Amino acid sequence: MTIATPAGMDITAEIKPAYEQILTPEALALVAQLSRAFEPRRQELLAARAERARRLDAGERPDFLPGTAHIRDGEWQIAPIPPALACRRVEITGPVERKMVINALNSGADSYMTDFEDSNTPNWDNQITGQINMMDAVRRTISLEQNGKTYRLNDKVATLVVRPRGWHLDEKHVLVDGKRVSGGIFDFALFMVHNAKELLARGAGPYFYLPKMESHLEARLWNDIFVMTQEALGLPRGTIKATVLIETILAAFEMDEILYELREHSAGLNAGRWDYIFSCIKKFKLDKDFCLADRAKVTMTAPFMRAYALLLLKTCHKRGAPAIGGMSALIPIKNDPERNEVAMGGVRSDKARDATDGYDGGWVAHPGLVELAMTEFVKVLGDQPNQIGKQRPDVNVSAAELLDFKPETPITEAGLRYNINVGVHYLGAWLAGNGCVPIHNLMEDAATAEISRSQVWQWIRSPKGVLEDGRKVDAAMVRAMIPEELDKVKAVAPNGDNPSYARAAEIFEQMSTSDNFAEFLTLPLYEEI
Ligand SMILES: CC(=O)SCCNC(=O)CCNC(=O)[C@H](O)C(C)(C)COP(=O)(O)OP(=O)(O)OC[C@H]1O[C@@H](n2cnc3c(N)ncnc32)[C@H](O)[C@@H]1OP(=O)(O)O
Ligand SMILES: O=CC(=O)O
Ligand SMILES: [Mg+2]
Repeated sequence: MTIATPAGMDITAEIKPAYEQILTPEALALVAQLSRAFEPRRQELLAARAERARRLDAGERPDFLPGTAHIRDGEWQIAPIPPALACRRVEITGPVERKMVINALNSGADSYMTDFEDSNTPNWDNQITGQINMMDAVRRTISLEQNGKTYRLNDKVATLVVRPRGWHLDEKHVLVDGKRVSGGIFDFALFMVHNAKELLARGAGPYFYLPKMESHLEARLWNDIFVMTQEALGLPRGTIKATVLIETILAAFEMDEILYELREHSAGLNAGRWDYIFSCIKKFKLDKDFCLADRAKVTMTAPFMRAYALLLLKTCHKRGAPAIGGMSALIPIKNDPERNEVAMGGVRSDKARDATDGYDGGWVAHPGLVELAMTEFVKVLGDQPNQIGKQRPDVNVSAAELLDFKPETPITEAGLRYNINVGVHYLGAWLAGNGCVPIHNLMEDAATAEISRSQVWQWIRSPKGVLEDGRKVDAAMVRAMIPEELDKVKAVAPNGDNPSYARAAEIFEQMSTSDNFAEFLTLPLYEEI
């Protein structure tokens, strides 16, 4: 079907009848307004990222910014947190798929981050049906009949928080004045028009998670978008609240500045550990001295990860802002109680460490983890909704500590094969429309898969990319392993005969052996869907 679009806007994808409720004149007008106002700045900021990357490739090292020392040294706090966001001990996350939205809202978690980003393939149908799911969830009319089961919302549900796409992603099906719009602006604007007032009437508000930013100027762009949107919709300034994921190494040097830019709209920071590790690899991929060990060895207790986690916590609480912990990739293991108990122990200790450090809450990947994560936070918080009052003057993190990238060993054949296997499996699932999958009993999404594919790229090129048996990782070795790992993937993936896995193997080979490092794996993949 066709719909009326604002002057200068074209939609190139199929508009199914149900999509009309989302692609309304008011919603599309806001997309067009925000795109015209802010697309040039998004492009400038992306160009600034590329320029910074060139300098890092040439050997520059990041440091805290001299020009913003007054912000780091100043005494200021973010605006008060609304009651609906005061208690976030456990936040469940997941793609915007209808059944999962209902299950997550009912999971017993305090809040729920619904995800248009890392755990979602951003094909047109997922984006628009995701928005339909949001509209129905906010109005509490969402329901589903599947496999003989009826899904509907409980009386008490988690507070909804939405993660739009990052600045790097376009929405290629919507053009304004002939140019693709930003995926993030598209997701945000549609959600705001359809749900902001409804959420406020129900005692919450429009709450967001902002992914993958690299600087406070990128946060300023979001803040300006919030201000314009609130004006356009007649909402008081400061209505929107957003938690920023600190998930790039460069943002770790600008945490105060990011909170400051968003201070009217801030709901704190989150330690997005998986993209953070990926960002470290990406930004220092050409540094001959930098090479991380097998992915499984790079944990939250690695020195650079510990420094980042503690700095985030200290920074947030100093500014009256919530500090939310990231996600352990461990998920429940079915039909193997012993291994399941080990996995649950891993989640427990992850949450216990965050709670004891002073974090106000943390993410879980699966409803089966809510209760045990809650237990760990309640052990520390008691009946307090958060521990924002807990200051950490004992924490003093230097630039050198943020850049202390260890462990470097071991790098093993098993670790290399694991990365190839996960990369091919995840890319194949993503191309088939599923952006979050269990692989080897771990949650895998775009961020975790990025670590796998960027390690393979780097191990081929780094002089330190040597297996513990002495063999240098090279392109021929990786090329030989890819078909072997593809066979294994096809044997275990539920839709293993889908041609997307063979295509994924081709793309994985191209990405890991080509001299060019793809900025994000989702960029070439997006052109295929
Ligand atoms: C790095 C980052 O960005 S982290 C944030 C992004 N990642 C995520 O959000 C992870 C989301 N998690 C998931 O997608 C899934 O849990 C997976 C893919 C990891 C595992 O999926 P599965 O193996 O299919 O889970 P499993 O079979 O155990 O699911 C059991 C039930 O729980 C539901 N479920 C599982 N995870 C979730 C979730 N995160 N939210 C809501 N419901 C969920 C399933 O829908 C299923 O429901 P049903 O019994 O009504 O059919
Ligand atoms: O988005 C979260 C992450 O760890 O990446
Ligand atoms: Mg991420």
